Amino acid sequence: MTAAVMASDGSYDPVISKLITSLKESEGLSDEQDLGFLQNLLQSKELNALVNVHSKVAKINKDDRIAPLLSSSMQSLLFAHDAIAQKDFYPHLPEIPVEVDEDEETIKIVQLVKSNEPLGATIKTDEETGKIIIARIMHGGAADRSGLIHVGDEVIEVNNINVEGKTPGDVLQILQNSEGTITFKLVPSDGKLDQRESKVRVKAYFDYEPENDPYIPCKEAGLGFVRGDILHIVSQDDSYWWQARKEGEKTTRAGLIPSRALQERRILHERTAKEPNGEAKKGSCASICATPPGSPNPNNPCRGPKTKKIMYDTAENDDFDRELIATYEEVAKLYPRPGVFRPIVLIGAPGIGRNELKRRLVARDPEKYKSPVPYTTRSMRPGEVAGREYLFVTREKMEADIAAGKFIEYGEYKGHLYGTSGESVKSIVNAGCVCVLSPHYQALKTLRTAQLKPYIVHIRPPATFESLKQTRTKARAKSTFDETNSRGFTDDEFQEMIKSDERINFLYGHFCDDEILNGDLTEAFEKLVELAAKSESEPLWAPTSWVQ
Ligand SMILES: Nc1ncnc2c1ncn2[C@@H]1O[C@H](COP(=O)(O)OP(=O)(O)OP(=O)(O)O)[C@@H](O)[C@H]1O
Repeated sequence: MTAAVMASDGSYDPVISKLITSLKESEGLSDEQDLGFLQNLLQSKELNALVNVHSKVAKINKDDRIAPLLSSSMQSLLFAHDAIAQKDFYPHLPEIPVEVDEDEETIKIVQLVKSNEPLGATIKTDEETGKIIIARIMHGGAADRSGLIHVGDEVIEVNNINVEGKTPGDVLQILQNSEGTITFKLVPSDGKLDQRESKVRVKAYFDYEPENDPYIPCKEAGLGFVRGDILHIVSQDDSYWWQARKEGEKTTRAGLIPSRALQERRILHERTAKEPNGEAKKGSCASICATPPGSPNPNNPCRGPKTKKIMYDTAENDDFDRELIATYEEVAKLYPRPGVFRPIVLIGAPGIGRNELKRRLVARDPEKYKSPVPYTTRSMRPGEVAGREYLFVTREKMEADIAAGKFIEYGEYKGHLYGTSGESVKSIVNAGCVCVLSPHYQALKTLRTAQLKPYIVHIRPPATFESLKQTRTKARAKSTFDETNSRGFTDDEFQEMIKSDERINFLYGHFCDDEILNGDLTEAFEKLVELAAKSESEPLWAPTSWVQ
């Protein structure tokens, strides 16, 4: 189209006028609708405005008056853009000289500034090649955070000192003697091992002191802990040495701890060494019984018969327990469920005060805290009410139920069976109450299940023999070792309590969630109230299988 402009007075550009005229002349030749459409288009303001713009631009072009829009800076910018787009920004390197050995290994040089913080890596001599290699990188340590050193990297030089033929101890010496910056010359490992953190948490069942462990690869890299600590296992890559942090500790660097497999081996080794003829002692009892619960004393419905008269051998059962190898237990947080309370289980040495504390807790809020009524095969005595002191059953029925595993604890006393059924505990829990139990400590094996999820408290004697004797004497405590329950404890019985407590702690302490030193009775009870509230309201660590 040439310059056909609609004049400002509204007249059409001559070419458009011509087109409109020829359209009118062609009337009758075409479809009326098409003609109408074309006429409207040619006469429309929009088309005429466009024709107008086109004519003006064509005229300017003809006059050659359009100057280049790009300033020199704009041009530079566009050149830069093009260069980047074409990735034309690398330095131009000379061709590789022909004499370069293509087999030569890639070497990386890593510089780290020495500080008080350990490097967080261990080295070892590769058994096959004899070379010094990075054995492990501690999670969160300086080496790990640098992201430059990896497990399997070969160390060639440290601060320009060639380490070929040197021992890991020699290299450590070089590191210790160096000041300021430490420079490593390393041959990178082929594949970088996966260093992702695991989420596993374990409860430690033993104490560990790396400084006293002759086998730890690096004492400084070790993490000490005590039984009951919750450990976050960040790496189990090494089958002998795991990396862990203490749960809740701010420190970011992980430390080395013996793996479960290594610790189990050590325990077995220790036991074998202790046994005569070098053989580990076999467990001598397969079934686990417990003290008969229940009360022959109507004035104290919580009191059980005296442990002295129990018809089974406690020591044999303890041998069985000793065979269990306690290392770590995988744990997770167990959150409280509204209206469903964990049973509170008080264990401890006979006579230590479990029943006294249980009785006080139940008396404090009888609608909330309840103790299950025990079963017995003995006949009802005058003044007793079935279902209050005991649930009375025949021996046949009780034996059948014991065989069917329905009792969480049972025992025999003066020819009669006594026991607490799992069903009694469940019905208290299902009623929305807190079940409080004070069984014999060996009952823990049947009680500590995902189904019951007990919160276990170890009731322990005060720190000294004197304070144990003094508190009991002052309160005129009655000896539970005495059949008639009419005299105080003897010194031998106090000694027996302390010995028995140590044994329980050794065999079962790791199963306990908390402990109470039962010296001053008021303080011990206050602590129990506090722990009961904690078990009802706080998320607490429990075996992982209970949480799933
Ligand atoms: N802290 C304490 N101070 C003084 N006396 C206490 C204390 N704790 C418990 N007693 C008293 O010691 C005696 C034994 O306590 P309790 O019957 O509760 O022991 P137990 O652990 O249930 O033992 P068993 O299993 O042999 O029955 C009771 O007379 C009790 O009142």
